[in-house]
Parts: sequence; structure tokens; C-alpha cells
Amino acid sequence: MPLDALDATGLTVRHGDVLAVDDLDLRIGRGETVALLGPNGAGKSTTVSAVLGLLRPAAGSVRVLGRAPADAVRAGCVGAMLQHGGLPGEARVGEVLHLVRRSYGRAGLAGAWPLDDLVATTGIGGLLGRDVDALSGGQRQRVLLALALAGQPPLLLLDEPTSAMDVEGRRAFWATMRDLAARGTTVVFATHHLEEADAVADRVVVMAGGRVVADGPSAGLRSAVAGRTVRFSAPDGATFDRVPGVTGASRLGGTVALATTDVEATLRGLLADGVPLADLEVRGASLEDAVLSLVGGVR
Ligand SMILES: Nc1ncnc2c1ncn2[C@@H]1O[C@H](COP(=O)(O)OP(=O)(O)OP(=O)(O)O)[C@@H](O)[C@H]1O
Repeated sequence: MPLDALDATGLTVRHGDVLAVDDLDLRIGRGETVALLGPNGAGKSTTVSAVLGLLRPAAGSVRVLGRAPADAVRAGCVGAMLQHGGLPGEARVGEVLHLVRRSYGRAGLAGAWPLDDLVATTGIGGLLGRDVDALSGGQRQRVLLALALAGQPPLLLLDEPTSAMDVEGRRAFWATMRDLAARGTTVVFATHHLEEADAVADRVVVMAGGRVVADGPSAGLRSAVAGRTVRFSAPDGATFDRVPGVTGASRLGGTVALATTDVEATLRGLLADGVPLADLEVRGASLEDAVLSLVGGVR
């Protein structure tokens, strides 16, 4: 049987008095693309750090492709982009990339990703001569991605990898991730961009309070959240909380949004009241709705 890319059992990690990861069980198979979601402080970054061997668990164990985390990193099995990932100062991007690529030339490793292809894939061609200290946030993230990919690792761990990127940069980033996933790379990423998780991940793991509170395909999580939203334009002052099925109402400008457990009853009620329902839109739960409902009360 092929080894899991990641196998955490009873993983418990503390930062001093803070229990950041609490008895977490998580198995990720090779080739999966998995999004780690959850509110601030849920334990996502701590989990990533423990998987990289940067934090020692208080209890439980982690295996990365069958090895202890530090061994897996040393063997070039893991590429990582961390939230506060450092780059050496007073150096040019090309020099740093050269050094990191050279370290993957050692015997027993997969070898460095060919330079031209790596540079083109990560879109850093124009940055090679730049000082590391002079990069913008999004440029820095692209350079960190190139370093993470330099050793052609079978497992990529990405902690909020696109947080500083512009729309175009994010689109290019996820296209690269899809290509890598299609070639068999396991990609695990923590993000607050739920639409990215929805579009890219084939599995979503929702954490809260250091624990996994949901785990499955995005579509499954969305469908587990009962309810739809009915939106339409309505004049100021009109109220709709007493319409059948409605569990909550909000207004943004001229648009009313009604959360409902029974779309048909709500629409019938509105029509019976003579509401014109201009610009009507009925929407299922988004991944954001699902995550909010899952983590509510667990913080
Ligand atoms: N170095 C640290 N020292 C003390 N407590 C820490 C440290 N790092 C994280 N914590 C605490 O551990 C818990 C988990 O934090 P973690 O950064 O893993 O969450 P997260 O899900 O990655 O959050 P975010 O989405 O904000 O990045 C939080 O309560 C946080 O305050």
C-alpha cells in the first residue's frame, strides 16, 4: 500500500500554556489537494509547523511520507511556504535561488527543478536581479514559492500562500498548483480565501479550537448546511422577518437577503404579500456559509 503523504495521530501541540492543536487525527493520501480552513487561531499554522518538524508535539505523532518530519524535510520530500517565511537579507533573488537549487543536487534527492522552467512557472523572471529586501509582498510570495518548488518535492505545504498576491498573481498561482497536482504532487494549503479552497481543493479540512470539525469534499460540506438565501430588490423600510421559512433577514443598500429553510414557502409568502421580487436570486449555501456554521460556537 502506498505511504500516506501525511499521517498525524493524536497530534497535540502547545505554545506554552496555549493548547494550539488538540489531539488531531489527519491522514492525507498521496496526490490529494487539501485545504485547511478555520478561523484565526484555529491551529492551522501550528499544524503545518509540526508537520515540518519545526514544533515538537506535546503528544501524538506525525509521519510524512512514512518518515519523521525532520527526516522528510532533509530528504527533500517537503516544500513549504510559511506565513512568515524568511528570505536571507542583502542578497539578490537569483543568488538565493541558486543556493537553494544547489542544495538539492545532493545524491539521493530528486534533483533541482530545471532553472528556466522553475523561473517561468513561478513568474519570477523579472525578479532575479532584485534585492530580496526590495520585493513587494506578492513578489516575495512568488519567490518563496520558487524556493519551495526548487527540489521538486512530492509534498507541498503552503500557509496562506496567496495572502499578499493580486488577483492575477493568485490565478497564476492556482493554475500552477493544479498542474502540480495533476502530476501527482500532494498539495496542502491553509487559507482564508474560501473561494480558492472551493475551486482548487478536492478535500477541505475545517479546524476550530485545535481540532478537526469537518473533513470532506467542498460540495459535501456546502450541502450539509441546510438553507438557501433569497435576494431581491426592495424599497427601504419594508420588513420580511415574518415571511414563512425565513430565519434571518439582512439588507445591503436596496437589496434584501433572506435566509430561509423553505424557499418555496418563502416565495409563496412574498408573492401573496404582493412583493414584486425584482432582481430575484436564490442561492445555495457557499463554502463560507458552511464554514461559518461549522465553526460557530467552537472558537
Ligand atoms: N508562538 C506562539 N506563542 C504563543 N501562542 C501561539 C504562538 N503561535 C500561535 N499561538 C496560539 O496558538 C493558537 C493557534 O494558532 P495558529 O497560528 O496555529 O492558528 P491559525 O489557524 O494558523 O490562525 P491564523 O488563521 O490567524 O493564521 C492560537 O491561540 C495562537 O494564539
